[in-house]
Amino acid sequence: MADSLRVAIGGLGAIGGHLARALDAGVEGLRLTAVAARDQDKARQTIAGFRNPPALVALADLAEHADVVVEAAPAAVFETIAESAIARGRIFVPSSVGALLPRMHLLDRARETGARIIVPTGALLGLDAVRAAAEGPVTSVTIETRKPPRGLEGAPYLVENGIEVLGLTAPRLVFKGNAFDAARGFPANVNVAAALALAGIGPERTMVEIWGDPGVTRNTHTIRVEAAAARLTMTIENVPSEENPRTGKITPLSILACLRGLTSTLKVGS
Ligand SMILES: NC(=O)C1=CN([C@@H]2O[C@H](COP(=O)(O)OP(=O)(O)OC[C@H]3O[C@@H](n4cnc5c(N)ncnc54)[C@H](OP(=O)(O)O)[C@@H]3O)[C@@H](O)[C@H]2O)C=CC1
Ligand SMILES: O=C([O-])CC(=O)C(=O)O
Repeated sequence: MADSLRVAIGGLGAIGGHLARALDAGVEGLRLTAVAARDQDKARQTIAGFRNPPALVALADLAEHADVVVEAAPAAVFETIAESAIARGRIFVPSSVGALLPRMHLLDRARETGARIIVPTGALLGLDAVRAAAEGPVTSVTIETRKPPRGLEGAPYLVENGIEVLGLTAPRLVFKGNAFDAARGFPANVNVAAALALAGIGPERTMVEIWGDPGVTRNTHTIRVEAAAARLTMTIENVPSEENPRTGKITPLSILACLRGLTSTLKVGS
């Protein structure tokens, strides 16, 4: 275990909580060394049952304790976690990928410090194929997101535009625009669109549709890519997590798979 990668997690909710438990249960080459959360008592209770309880620290101090810092907190505190991880030259793994789009200066800072920013596939699929296609000419990239109305409730764009989704009886297109504006208007909902944009042709050219759909029980994302080398159409239907219906259960699993890829001898997928 001595030369395993030390992992710190900011946030112990649907993503961070699951990931912390999985790491504590034992993952070769990785060990959980620190966590941060808002409710200290709740966090203490959570980690008290761990085999190897990590340190409970402030968000800005996570990077002192780890080689890899996973951000799994609301977008509002993204910067605190990201800046300290990057300043210390760590591997930074963001969940709130939408919050990275307006902060691309962090990449310049990472180049200075030697930090790496590794965006996990998260609640999406197929970013390996999108990245491959984007090595050649790409005509268009779109993503259509359908969520049960309660998974969209409270999004800033809906509030600002007086759009009520909870009473919907039929699917309604609540947003159409580029990934940059989608991430700003739906910071807790379209991290997948931000990740797609970064994998492919950027947030201005990646087009997003968001539907409130009372007919779906899963957070459903369909990607369409038209490229010189290939045409891609892919759909993922995510089971919402109990802790946070906006977040698909696959998300912490994707981050765990991403972390394993940092140390594993065999790595599958680009
Ligand atoms: N990339 C992707 O594909 C996906 C990304 N996401 C994004 O990932 C992020 C996390 O999602 P999720 O786990 O569902 O969120 P949750 O709301 O379930 O958990 C958030 C966690 O952050 C903690 N937190 C909140 N404020 C602070 C603070 N000021 N200081 C320290 N900790 C804080 C909370 O602490 P406490 O428990 O004490 O309140 C909680 O543990 C979100 O931004 C979400 O949009 C979600 C799904 C997919
Ligand atoms: O589908 C999910 O699980 C979450 C989601 O849309 C996102 O965060 O982008």
